[in-house]
Amino acid sequence: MRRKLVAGNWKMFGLKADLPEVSAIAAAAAANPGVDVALCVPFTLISAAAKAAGAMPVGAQDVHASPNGAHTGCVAAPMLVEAGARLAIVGHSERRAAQHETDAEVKAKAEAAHGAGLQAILCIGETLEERDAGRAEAVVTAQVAASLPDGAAGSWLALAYEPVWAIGTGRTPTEADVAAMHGAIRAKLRALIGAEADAVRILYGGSVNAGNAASLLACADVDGALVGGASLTAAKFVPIIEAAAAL
Ligand SMILES: O=C(CO)COP(=O)(O)O
Repeated sequence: MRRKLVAGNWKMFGLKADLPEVSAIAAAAAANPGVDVALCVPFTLISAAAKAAGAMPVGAQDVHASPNGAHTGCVAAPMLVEAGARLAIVGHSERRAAQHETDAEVKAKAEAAHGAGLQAILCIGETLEERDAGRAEAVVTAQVAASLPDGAAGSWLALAYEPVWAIGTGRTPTEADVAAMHGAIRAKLRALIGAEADAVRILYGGSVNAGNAASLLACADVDGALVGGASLTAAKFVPIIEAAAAL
């Protein structure tokens, strides 16, 4: 039985003035021990957020594939560990689009995270154009095959299915579409890594909020949520944690 993981992605939001939100979210995480909760914040906030979060894991939103080197502006996995991070998001669609990250780069980033002892949340998802063309499952399962890190076996890795058209739009797929996609991802994982696939959590992300969390989290093969906008405040995020705990 996979434990549910509810992870927040603060994207490019968050200053030290927001640390009370981290503390309040961490308190809710402690009060709901049946669910794993994590918060991925900007690099600049990791150290302070990790202190404010207590036992709740804090993570980054990207990591470089190399442990060090001449890569101006980039941050390596050992640096994240030193700052207090325990996980990293890799391959978010915003980075795949704006930074042109490829599946091969995403795979290398996940492996670098794992090598440094970080958990990884690896994002995949189709565009609206791809869904409208009937290619959503083909696109997403191809992303899984091409970006799955070596050593994927085990609970250090989570995949996050985030349809690009559902991110920040208030639109979500139907429950049937979510279940179908998560089933297809699980089947692909089994084909690639056999029974070890059952340890890998598959999160849903894209416009998750207090109103839709319970029904999305109840879909077959949905092992948690990756939450953007609704993770920025405890008032919005805690009900999602509680919805996961109530399942
Ligand atoms: O991109 C997301 C999380 O990584 C989802 O963002 P929203 O929850 O704001 O739609």
